[in-house]
Amino acid sequence: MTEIIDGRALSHKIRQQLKQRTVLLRARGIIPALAVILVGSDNASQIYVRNKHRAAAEIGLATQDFKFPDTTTEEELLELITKLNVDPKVHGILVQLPLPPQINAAKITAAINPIKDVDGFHPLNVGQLFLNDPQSLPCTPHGIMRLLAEHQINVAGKHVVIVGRSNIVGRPMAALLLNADATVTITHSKTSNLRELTQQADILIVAIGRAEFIKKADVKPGVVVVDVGMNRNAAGKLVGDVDFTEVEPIATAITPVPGGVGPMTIAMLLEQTVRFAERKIGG
Ligand SMILES: Nc1nc(=O)c2c([nH]1)NC[C@@H]1CN(c3ccc(C(=O)N[C@@H](CCC(=O)O)C(=O)O)cc3)C=[N+]21
Ligand SMILES: [Mg+2]
Repeated sequence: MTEIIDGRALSHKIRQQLKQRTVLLRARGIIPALAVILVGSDNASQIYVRNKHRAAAEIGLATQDFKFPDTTTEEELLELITKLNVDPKVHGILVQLPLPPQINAAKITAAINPIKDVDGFHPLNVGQLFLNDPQSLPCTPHGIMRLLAEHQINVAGKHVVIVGRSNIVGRPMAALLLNADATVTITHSKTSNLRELTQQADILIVAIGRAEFIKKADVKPGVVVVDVGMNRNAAGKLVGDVDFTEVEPIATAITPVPGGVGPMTIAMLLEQTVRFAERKIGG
């Protein structure tokens, strides 16, 4: 029997714990707060914004929304970030990606105060993660590590193959796994012998953004599969980067879409914001 890795259940459990931590914070006069900057109207970003606001409200975490049109300039965003960086009421800042083409995303990310960088995307935080001294963890890879741990899937010594090399998932995922003693292969859209490599995976993590891209023939029986994809198929249904129907029967464990990685990204975002807010209590 294949184990279905339930991200909704673990996310729920984590959010219950977070609720208690926000109560303690509020008793000390601290309202944990997350500022969210959204530019334009990216689809995945809309889902993310909607779901995280609901989850934040439930646990007693305040959110401040800053919505900008597609035509916004870099200067306008930098001006807001500069203010939020020094606002003592704001513990976390998140700029939704992707940003429109006229805006230099790297410049915006680097402008965020690293101690408020809840995404862990600031170059300082990226560097510290790669040096195995993480201060802020990227939410999606962190959520995946927690899912694996919850299901007693030990990564040490295992061959983990990642499909995708984005700054948001693939690269930080590799660093986290390496820090946990996994053997890591990063593959991507230009990898020539992709199937040969995915077939070698003990654990396969897919974040390539192509609907149902990974098929039965791409994996070895007994594999553990983590699907980070969020795509709409022709019928308008939300599907992952893995063909679940084909791959599930031969896997040991697999994350569904929806209900797998997505809810964990949100749980980790909330947890990190709460941790940042707690940090302000006398060090
Ligand atoms: N700075 C930044 N950080 C991000 O982490 C980031 C981002 N920008 N931009 C957009 C993507 C996308 N993303 C999602 C997270 C959770 C769900 C999610 O809640 N998914 C649920 C629900 C799906 C549904 O409601 O239909 C699930 O998979 O079960 C979706 C999408 C974070 N991203
Ligand atoms: Mg999911």
